[in-house]
Amino acid sequence: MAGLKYMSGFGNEFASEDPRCPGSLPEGQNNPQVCPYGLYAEQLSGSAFTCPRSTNKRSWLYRILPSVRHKPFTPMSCGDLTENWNEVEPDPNQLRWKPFIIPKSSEKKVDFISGLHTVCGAGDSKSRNGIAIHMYTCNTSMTDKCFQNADGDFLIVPQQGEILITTEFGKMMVEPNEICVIQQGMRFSVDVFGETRGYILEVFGAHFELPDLGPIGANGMANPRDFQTPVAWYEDRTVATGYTVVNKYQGKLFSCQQDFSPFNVVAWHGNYTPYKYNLENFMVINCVAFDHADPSIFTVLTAKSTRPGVAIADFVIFPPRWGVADHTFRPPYYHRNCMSEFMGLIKGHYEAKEGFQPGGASLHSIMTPHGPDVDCFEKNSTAVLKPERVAEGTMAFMFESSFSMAVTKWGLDTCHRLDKSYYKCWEALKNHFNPNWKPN
Ligand SMILES: O=C(O)Cc1cc(O)ccc1O
Ligand SMILES: [Fe+2]
Repeated sequence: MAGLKYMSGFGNEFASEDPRCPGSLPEGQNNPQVCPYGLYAEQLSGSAFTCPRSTNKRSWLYRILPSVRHKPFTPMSCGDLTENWNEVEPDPNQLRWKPFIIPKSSEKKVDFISGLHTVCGAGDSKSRNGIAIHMYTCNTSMTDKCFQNADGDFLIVPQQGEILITTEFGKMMVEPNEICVIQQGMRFSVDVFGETRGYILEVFGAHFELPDLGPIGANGMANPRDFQTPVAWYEDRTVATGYTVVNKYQGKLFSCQQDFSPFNVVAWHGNYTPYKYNLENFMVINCVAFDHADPSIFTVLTAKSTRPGVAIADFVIFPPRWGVADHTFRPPYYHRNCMSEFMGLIKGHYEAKEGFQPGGASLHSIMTPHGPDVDCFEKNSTAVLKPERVAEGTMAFMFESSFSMAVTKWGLDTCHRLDKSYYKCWEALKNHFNPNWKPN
């Protein structure tokens, strides 16, 4: 939607009033006896009250009616959304999925919620530690319906079709090659404009942060000013037929009815907000001499665990860049990792693999060997090493997690998108060993 405004910065103390109601944000206090314009004050806490200042997150919402005015929650169908990591036997194989199917709206109307499918995950929303990876495939906007995730934060990566997200904090338009984060508990509704697909990284029990920059210095990678937070927008809309609030709670969906739109926040302030980021703004740091640097240099956001340097999950991208390394095999190396690597492709072509398609995915589980396919290896072992554009027009990404993820029944079976011949891309790797080799 043209003309949407955003505020710049990551995790700032923001303040925003819908311009239709000047002075709606109380001055000098959070809880006036009577709020301006007869609004209700409601705090949304994103951290324990007692978290240190550096991690303390909360926002104050000034709204026409408080969220508590609703009928009781009752269970509803979860479709392919699950937090059951024991549906199928563990599978340590390299897994690759062809592009996930988007339902045709002429056949079935599917909105963002009914279009959620869990692919893999681990841990537990109850103990507040773990992750889930979902695909969303949908063709219809949510009407008189919003979603809140009590379990964790959603990092949403649109792959096809822009999504207009109306939140309690205002509206965000998020296009493919942008990402957004809707943090725990924030209510939102998704409008789509055709066949729509994307990836979701859900994290239980931690929020996303910008990675530390260490010796890189004060600037670079994802710069804080490029994160965008919506401005306050409200509607004072009675919905006599019922407005549905869907709540993901302990891995299951519940819904309740109320007779008004939840997007009734006239003003808000705080540092707990939804936000979006355009991946084009990522300032790429990479090798300018020799060797292949680890992909942690491409980390956009990290959800830290309590173990120093170990992420619950990192969001890592493989953006267009120059490859200039001398006397180096430039593509990704062969490896086995103590972390799980789930990859997706927003557009273009990933340098290390044929057959990895936009809208598809791969999972290389903990200690499962993987690396370039045979063509990539042969070509890059003999290539003349000139400076070269890498990944032009492409955006691959990785959700890298310290959790050992289980794949769901949908992911392994009922999505019918698993590429059973994936392992063959390495079968023709030749033995080049020459026991008589001499340095020249
Ligand atoms: O497996 C992958 O393709 C992701 C990846 C990329 C890279 O450049 C180095 C290591 C790595 O795991
Ligand atoms: Fe890898």
